[in-house]
Amino acid sequence: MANFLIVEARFYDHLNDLLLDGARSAIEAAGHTHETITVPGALEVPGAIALAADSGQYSAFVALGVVIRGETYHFEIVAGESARGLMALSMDGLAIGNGILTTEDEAQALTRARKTEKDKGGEAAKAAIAMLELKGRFG
Ligand SMILES: Nc1c(NC[C@H](O)[C@H](O)[C@H](O)CO)[nH]c(=O)[nH]c1=O
Ligand SMILES: CC(=O)[C@@H](O)COP(=O)(O)O
Repeated sequence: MANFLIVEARFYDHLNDLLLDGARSAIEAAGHTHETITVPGALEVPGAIALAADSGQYSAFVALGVVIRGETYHFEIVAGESARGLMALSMDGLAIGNGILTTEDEAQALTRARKTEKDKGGEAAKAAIAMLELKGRFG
């Protein structure tokens, strides 16, 4: 059994609740435990994971959040840089699943956040589980 840290960027409460439900269900179904911390937005998620990883308390990480396009270029920054930060941490050996939604509108986000539909929270948790298993194999 491993302890997972879920790091959620709580920008849209109702969407985050759906993502959390999916991620927690997937982690528990695999027989693992989890804790959750909350940061303001997706740009803070990679840094929070880096800080938590240094504590040695967690075997794997799940990043959750929702980035919905607005009027400016900021969407590209938030979506792209949060993903880039998570990829860098993954390439550095952390077992991470990325469940930060990047959508054009709320309807797209709802479909992807719901466990009964595209379940991107559960998908991210399953990716973290898979990467943890790889760490065990190659670590
Ligand atoms: N617009 C969204 C943001 N923006 C906030 C940034 O993520 C960050 O918290 C801020 O720039 C301070 O550093 N975050 C989301 O998660 N989702 C959005 O739609
Ligand atoms: C993804 C974003 O940063 C977005 O929510 C911000 O909206 P805007 O580009 O209209 O400031």
